[in-house]
Amino acid sequence: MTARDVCVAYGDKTAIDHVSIDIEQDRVIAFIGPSGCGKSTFLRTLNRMNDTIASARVAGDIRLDGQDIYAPEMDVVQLRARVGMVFQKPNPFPKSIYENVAYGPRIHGLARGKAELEATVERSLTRAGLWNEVKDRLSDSGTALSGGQQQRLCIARAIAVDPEVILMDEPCSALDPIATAKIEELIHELRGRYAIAIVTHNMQQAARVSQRTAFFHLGTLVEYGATSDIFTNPRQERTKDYITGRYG
Ligand SMILES: Nc1ncnc2c1ncn2[C@@H]1O[C@H](COP(=O)(O)OP(=O)(O)OP(=O)(O)O)[C@@H](O)[C@H]1O
Repeated sequence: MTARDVCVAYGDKTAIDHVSIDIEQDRVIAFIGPSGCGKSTFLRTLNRMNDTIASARVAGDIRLDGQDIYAPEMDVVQLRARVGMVFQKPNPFPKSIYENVAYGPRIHGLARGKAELEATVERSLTRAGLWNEVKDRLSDSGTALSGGQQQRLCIARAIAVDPEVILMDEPCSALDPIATAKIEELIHELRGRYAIAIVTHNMQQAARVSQRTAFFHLGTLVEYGATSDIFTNPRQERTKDYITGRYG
């Protein structure tokens, strides 16, 4: 996925200013930067979640497999299946665990018949590291799971429609350290299959889970490169100040 010269404004206030970046296959990219620098805004441009905010205006060019995702003919429901999203607060549907995962493949016509749908649900829950914990209670409500399990359910729901990219907006900020470690492990396992972009405030987490890091400040992309370089040998003074905790 490629973004070129992306600008986002809320009314007359610029939130993202000419950002260009590649979201690469088989890699995790972490978006870091102080609060309000535009990380979430930029992440949301990648599957047009900003469409739901009336004052938001997006300019620039964002392509998925060469296709302009803001083109009038782009089907936004399809796009959000190809570019899935996991939010800060786990948000399972108030339905059964099974239905949470089966819903997407069913509405997108991705499973022919019950057996295929069941197989998709099992595969998605397995990939999300949740199958063993829920296989005997698939008809229980998704909202009855623990926070960490709910977040893995949301990841299973995103995976079920076979996305190319998964966007994660601070997916661990509502979780305890054990649930966080499980999500981080999961991100490692999913990396070979999907491109993953993750917004995080936690520098250690960015260093642990990502291979690429993008540092945002005041709506601009200050520096972008291999995570090991950004953390050990940043080229920009502002990046250095942020990662050494001088501000933010
Ligand atoms: N719906 C909105 N309407 C108006 N302004 C907004 C909206 N969402 C974000 N902003 C503004 O856009 C700027 C970037 O916000 P954004 O949430 O993208 O930053 P962030 O880096 O993700 O912050 P945080 O780390 O605190 O979540 C901020 O100045 C914010 O106040």
